[in-house]
Amino acid sequence: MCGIVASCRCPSLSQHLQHGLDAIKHRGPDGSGTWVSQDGSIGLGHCRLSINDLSPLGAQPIHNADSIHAVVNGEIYDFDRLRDICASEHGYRFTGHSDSELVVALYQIHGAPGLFEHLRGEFAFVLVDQRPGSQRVIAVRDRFGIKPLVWTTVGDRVVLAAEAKALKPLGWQPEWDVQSITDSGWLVDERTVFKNVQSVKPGHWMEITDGRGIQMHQYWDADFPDKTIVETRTIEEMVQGVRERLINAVRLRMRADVPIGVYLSGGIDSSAIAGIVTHLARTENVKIGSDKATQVACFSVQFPEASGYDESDIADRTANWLGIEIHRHNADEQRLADDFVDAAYHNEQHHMDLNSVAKFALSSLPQQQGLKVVLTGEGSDEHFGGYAFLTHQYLYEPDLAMPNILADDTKLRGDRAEMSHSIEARTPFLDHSLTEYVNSLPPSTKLSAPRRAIVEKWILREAVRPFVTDEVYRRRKRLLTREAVEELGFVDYAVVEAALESAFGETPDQVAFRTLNYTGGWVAIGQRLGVKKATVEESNWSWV
Ligand SMILES: Nc1ncnc2c1ncn2[C@@H]1O[C@H](COP(=O)(O)OP(=O)(O)OP(=O)(O)O)[C@@H](O)[C@H]1O
Ligand SMILES: NC(=O)CC[C@H](N)C(=O)O
Repeated sequence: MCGIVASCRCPSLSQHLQHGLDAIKHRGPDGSGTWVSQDGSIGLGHCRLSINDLSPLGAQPIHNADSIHAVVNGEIYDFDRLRDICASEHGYRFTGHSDSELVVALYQIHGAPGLFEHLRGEFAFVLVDQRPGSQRVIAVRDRFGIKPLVWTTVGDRVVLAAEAKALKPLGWQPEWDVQSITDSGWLVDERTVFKNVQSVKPGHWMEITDGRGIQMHQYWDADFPDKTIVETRTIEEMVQGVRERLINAVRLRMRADVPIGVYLSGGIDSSAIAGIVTHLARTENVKIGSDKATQVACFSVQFPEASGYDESDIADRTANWLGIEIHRHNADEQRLADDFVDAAYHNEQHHMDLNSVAKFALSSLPQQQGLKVVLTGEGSDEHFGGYAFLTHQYLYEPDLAMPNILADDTKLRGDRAEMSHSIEARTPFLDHSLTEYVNSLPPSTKLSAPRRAIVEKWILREAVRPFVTDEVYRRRKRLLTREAVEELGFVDYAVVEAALESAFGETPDQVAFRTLNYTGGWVAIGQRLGVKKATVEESNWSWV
C-alpha cells in the first residue's frame, strides 16, 4: 500500500506535493512521482510500496491516453481476470501490469459510480478526469474504510492525503477538534481529531467539479436481509458457503509480486488464515506472493505472561502443527513505553488500549525479514458474532447495529500500524463478497448453542475447522467466566452455571436465559468501565 496526496486549485504545486509525500514516505519508500495539470490547478502525488509489477511501468501517478490521471493506494484483487476482460471485451490497452492501472481502465469503461462494483479489495484513490465535457476529480474509499483518505480545504483549495501529516506541506495548519474528541466524532463519523480534517467515509466517493463544488456520494452499504424469512439452506450448506468464500478471499490475497507473511495470534481468525494459506500452497500449489516463498512466515507478539494477554504458546503450537516458521516480538512494558510516541504519531489518533502500539512494533518484524505484505485476521468479530457483549442483539434484533460497528475500519484498527514500517496488511475477513454472504446468514448460526452454551463465531469455527488445531477450534472467548462473574460481587456463579445448562437447547428456560442476559450485560459494563467490585452488605441486595 502506498501514500497519496492530491490538491485541487493551487498555483506552483509540484514542490508542495513532493514535500507532502516526504511526510508519508514510510507508506511508500520504493519510489515517488507527481503530476500537475497544464494550468497548474490540480496535482497528484504518490509514494510507492511496490507490490504488483515491480518495474517502472507500475509507477504512479497513472495516466491514460484519454486524459485520465490517478493515484491509487491499496490493492484491487482479482485483477488479472478483470484486466483480461477490460482488454478483450473493451479493447483497453494497458501500459503496465499493476492492479492500480485497472482503476483508470474501469473508470474509462464504466465511469463513476459504475466502476465501483468491479473493485474488490482495499483502496483509496484520487482520479482526475480531464476529458472535455466530463471534467471532475473523484476521491474514493473502499467499502470498509481499510485504507485511509483524509481531506480539508486550504483557502479555495481541496487537499487530500492518506495521512493528515502529508497535508501540512500543502498549507494545512493543524488544530485540535476538541468537540470531535469529546463526543467521539473522530470514531463514529467522518470527523478526525483535527479541526476541519475529515475522512472520506467508507463506501463513499467525493466528487469535485467546477460547477457543483464538493459532493459526497455513497456507493455501498452493508445489506441485511429480512431474517424473519424462513431459512431454506441447510447448516452444512451454510458452513460450506462460508468456507468457500473465505478460502477464495485468502487465495485472492495471496497474489503479489513480493513475498507474503501472516500475523498469527492464539485466536481462531489469524490461525484460520495461516491454515488456509498453508493448505492452498500445499494442496493447490498457490504461490504465497512471489516465487521466493516456499512456506509462509508468521509474526507474533509475545506479551509478558503475567499480563494475562499472552497467547504466544498457542501461536507456537499452531505454527508447529502447520510446520511453518514463527518470528516473535516481545512487547514488554519497556518496549510499549519506548514505542508509544512513534505509534501515536503514525496513528494520528488516540486508542483505548496499547494494541496499536504492540502492532506498530510488530510490523517492524516483517520489514526486517524483507516482507512487504502480511495477511491478518481483522474484521471477523464484527461479522461472525465475536463480540459477546452484543449477544442479546444477535438473538433478538440481530444485525441492526452492524453498520455502525463497521463505521470505519482504520479508526478502530488502522492500517497505520503496519504502514509505519512500510507493510501492507491484507484482511481476508473484510472481503465484501464474504461479508455479504455472512450478513445473509441466520444470527443463530453465528452465536449458536449446540451444546447449551453460547459459542461465539460458531459458523466460522465450523467453516475453518479443517485448517486449525483442535485447541484453537475449541478455544472460547467466554464472557461469563467464573472469574468475571465473581468480580461483580453480587452474582452467585453457581446460579449462572445452572442457567448456562438450561437457557439453551430444544426447551430453553426463559428465566435462565434472562439471568444470563442480565449478567452478561453487567460483566460487559463492569469490564469496560472498570466498575469497582460490589459488596453485598452495601445494600439490601440478596444474591442473584
Ligand atoms: N499477539 C498477536 N500477534 C500477532 N498478531 C496479532 C496478535 N494480536 C492480534 N494480531 C493480529 O491482529 C488481528 C486482529 O487482532 P484482534 O485482537 O482483533 O484479534 P481477534 O479478532 O481475536 O483475532 P484472532 O482470532 O486472530 O486473535 C489478528 O487476527 C492477528 O492477525
Ligand atoms: N502499495 C500500494 O498501495 C500498492 C499499489 C499497487 N497495488 C502496487 O502494487 O504497486
